[in-house]
Amino acid sequence: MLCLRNIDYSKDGREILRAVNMRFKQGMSYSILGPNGAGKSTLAYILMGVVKPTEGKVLLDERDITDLSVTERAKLGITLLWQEPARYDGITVEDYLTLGGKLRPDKDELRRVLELVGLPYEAYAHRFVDKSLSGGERKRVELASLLLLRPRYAILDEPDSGLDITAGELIEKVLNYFKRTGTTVILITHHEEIAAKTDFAYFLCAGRLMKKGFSREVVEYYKKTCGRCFLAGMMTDDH
Ligand SMILES: Nc1ncnc2c1ncn2[C@@H]1O[C@H](COP(=O)(O)OP(=O)(O)OP(=O)(O)O)[C@@H](O)[C@H]1O
Repeated sequence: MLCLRNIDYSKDGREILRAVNMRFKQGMSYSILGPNGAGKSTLAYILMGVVKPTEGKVLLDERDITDLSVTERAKLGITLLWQEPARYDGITVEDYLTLGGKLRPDKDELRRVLELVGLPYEAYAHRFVDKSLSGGERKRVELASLLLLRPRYAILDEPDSGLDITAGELIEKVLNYFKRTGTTVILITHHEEIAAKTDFAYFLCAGRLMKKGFSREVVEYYKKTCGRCFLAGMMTDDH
């Protein structure tokens, strides 16, 4: 189990997260839902080791991993789908997906995963992972890479950003795939319809945890309160 225990984070004297506790059980899917500026990406970076909390701990199976680097955490199976996908000049989609990881997928699996993310093998396997692919296509390649890796924890930071109207359907397929591989998904979003697709959700507002529980319940609460709560008002004044 991956846990955030009493996480505080401040930057330049400004409090960004306060006393955040979260638990992510193996094989379950979770959303971290909240408005712009709530601190969701900062939490993802703390889970991944990009940002170190000011106070509190990150625990993996009771082991304190707060001081471990991104690479060390990746070796433990914690991975992140970045909001902005990377580009690799001169590398084809097929090479990128088959040469990098520990697991070498066979051609059938590669075809299946490319199909799943909406990039048919014939049309995309030999394209280059450079700026000739659109932002949405690169994001789909990154998703395919994460699916083939089968990590223990997949943190998806706004996986629907830059994707078209098929994003909801794609996220559902990704969640089903990860359910089968036993991967825990932590999905960062401010869209309630995306959050509703995971098993559980945490609602974050102005750096504080406001509600946790089954996704549908948390989403209902979010729709009723977000933008009208005292904390959201505070945050707007801040910006
Ligand atoms: N390096 C930084 N220096 C100063 N403030 C920062 C820094 N990084 C984040 N913040 C602030 O922390 C708050 C939380 O940012 P964060 O990106 O985590 O929010 P978010 O919930 O992911 O927002 P969004 O949905 O807009 O992506 C914001 O008010 C942001 O301006």
